[in-house]
Amino acid sequence: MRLSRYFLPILKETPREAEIVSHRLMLRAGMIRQQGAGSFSWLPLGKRVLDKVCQIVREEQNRAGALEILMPTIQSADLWRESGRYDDYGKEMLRIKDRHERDMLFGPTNEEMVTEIFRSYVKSYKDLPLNLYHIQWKFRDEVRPRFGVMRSREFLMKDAYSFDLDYEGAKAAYNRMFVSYLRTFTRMGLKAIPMRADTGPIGGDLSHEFIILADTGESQVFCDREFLELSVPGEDTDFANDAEIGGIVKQWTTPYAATEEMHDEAAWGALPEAERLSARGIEVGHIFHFGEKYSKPMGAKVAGPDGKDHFVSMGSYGIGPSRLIAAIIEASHDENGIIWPEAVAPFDVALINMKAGDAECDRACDELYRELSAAGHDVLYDDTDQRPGGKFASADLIGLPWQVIIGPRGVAVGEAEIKRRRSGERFTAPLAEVARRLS
Ligand SMILES: Nc1ncnc2c1ncn2[C@@H]1O[C@H](COS(=O)(=O)NC(=O)[C@@H](N)CS)[C@@H](O)[C@H]1O
Repeated sequence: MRLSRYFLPILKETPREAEIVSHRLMLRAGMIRQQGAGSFSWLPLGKRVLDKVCQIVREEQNRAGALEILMPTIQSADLWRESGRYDDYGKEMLRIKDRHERDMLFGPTNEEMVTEIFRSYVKSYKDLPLNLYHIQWKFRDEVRPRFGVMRSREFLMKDAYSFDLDYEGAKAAYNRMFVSYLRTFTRMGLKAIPMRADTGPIGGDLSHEFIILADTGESQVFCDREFLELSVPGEDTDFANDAEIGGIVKQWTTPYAATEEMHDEAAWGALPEAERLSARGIEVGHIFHFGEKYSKPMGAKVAGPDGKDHFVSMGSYGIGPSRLIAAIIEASHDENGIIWPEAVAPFDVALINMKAGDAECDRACDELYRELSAAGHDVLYDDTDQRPGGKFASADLIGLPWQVIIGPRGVAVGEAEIKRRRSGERFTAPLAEVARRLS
């Protein structure tokens, strides 16, 4: 992509309304634009990151056996009256009336709707287990939206819903999602720690939050340092093997870890001082088992092996892709800007022409652009007539993993300068070798 033809509204100064670094950097890097309280437009650079984050979430949900669907954002209140949540949900729910005066709402979550889909088609335990998920916008009228997309009112969520004959099946489904989450966050360069959590308006009796440790996190968390050493399940994890998956969950739920609401001072006190880690954290995922909480009032049941009807045992599993982008920046930035983990970077390479308009520099850049693209790199080519200092500052701000810098002196000897954004390491390479050196 040529920057001269892109739309990257970089801000020179720091927006004063931004309280935390991720909000500041997302605004300055031209990733988002606030449209109202807790409501944002995703501009081209931000949208590319959001799509990459969603693709990783999707791949790991699919690997765990979940099936992707897409449900509407606007829901009928009638469904929520069946579960009894229409009145309980409170002021966070955005309630709407259509032209026929029917009560509607902008969905904050989809347990009722997905249960309606399930009960309409599935009648036998032979069709279980089933896990349906979607990645869809939600609205929660937060009393105090803040920190940019970290706590917004309209936000993107991957929400998955599992259906099983009984608790044993539902726990196996819960474990598959648990392990899927460990993989998902790791692929984004994040260290997420699963913590026993409160179940809140979603309900149920078993729940874990996945927390990224970050100084600006809204949650106070407590955990055993052992988590920092645990290895994350690999691509060869067999999600069909309940025992293997259960073993991984046991390994990741044995050391102490709890959010403030669930903190147990006695258990914490029993830990050796050196093992205790108390920190602020950002909740990027939250999973719940809630059995028959929705299936019973909504009549979602299957015929069991005994020929009798059984209300299905359910769970729901959420990840916040839009919040995740802020969490990644909180966990990966420096004083010059964002440092994207390669898996979610909007582009791989910032190709910087220090002297746009100079025939030799232009020719070298055009050739490199073609070679790097042909080698599979996504290149953002700064072909603008901005002065070099401004180009370097912008490249550091938007945080692409690599910078390839072309200037008159280097071109004269057939060389480019390469900078690795994360480490700041710089080295020169012959133009013909650049594509190979970016690894
Ligand atoms: N106001 C918000 N802004 C941005 N992300 C949010 C917001 N509220 C929740 N999230 C994200 O959405 C995830 C799931 O939200 S939740 O309430 O915990 N869980 C549910 O809604 C369940 N239905 C899971 S399917 C959270 O872990 C968080 O990453």
